[in-house]
Amino acid sequence: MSLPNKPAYTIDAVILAGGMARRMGGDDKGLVELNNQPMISHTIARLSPQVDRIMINANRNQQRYAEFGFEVFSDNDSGYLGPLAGMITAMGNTQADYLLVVPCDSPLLPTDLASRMLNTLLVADAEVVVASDGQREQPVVLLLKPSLRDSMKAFLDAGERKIDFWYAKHHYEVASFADQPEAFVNVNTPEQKQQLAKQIAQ
Ligand SMILES: Nc1nc2c(ncn2[C@@H]2O[C@H](COP(=O)(O)OP(=O)(O)OP(=O)(O)O)[C@@H](O)[C@H]2O)c(=O)[nH]1
Ligand SMILES: [Mg+2]
Repeated sequence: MSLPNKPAYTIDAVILAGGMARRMGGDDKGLVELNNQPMISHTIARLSPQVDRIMINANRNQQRYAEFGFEVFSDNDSGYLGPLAGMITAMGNTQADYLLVVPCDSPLLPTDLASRMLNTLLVADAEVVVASDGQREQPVVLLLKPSLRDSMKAFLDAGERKIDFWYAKHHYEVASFADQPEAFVNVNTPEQKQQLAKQIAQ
């Protein structure tokens, strides 16, 4: 009797949509429309074939976010402490082997993001993998072990906020996506949104 072809590891993803989006004039960035679709739905479309479960982390408009059909939760600490606050809450909300973290404002993420990040992690037996576009690390595009939650909590409790300082404390590896740097285009301002909308429409 052959066993079902189950993947060896489970991966949940969290889409961080919990920021204040000041450069977007305070509009809720995940819900801002890019080519007639909320920005987060582009990210969802990229991620859904890649992971076991998607979670949305939002500190405003939770009911609107729930309409996408995934679990929505806000930061445990609602003081807008930055992306780590969303990550730590997601780490406590997953039973998966690995957690993939992405921002809500990168609508063109790689279609092989999860598999390449996991491969990098397994080959190096790392605890954290950060994506790179070939030039720079993308500090909110991470694959990590949920068991690192205690370490992240200690870091936050010590008043630290910078993600790259946190993952530098662990065995981390960089997964290079130098072959598709445009996949990490990040929409922070109305001008960047307009520019990308034009590009997509071409
Ligand atoms: N959960 C959570 N996510 C955050 C927080 N601050 C930023 N993020 C998320 O982290 C990612 C990267 O942050 P930025 O692109 O700087 O977003 P932002 O802070 O909303 O935007 P600005 O105010 O313009 O800097 C985005 O997906 C944000 O939603 C926070 O306090 N809590
Ligand atoms: Mg951003």
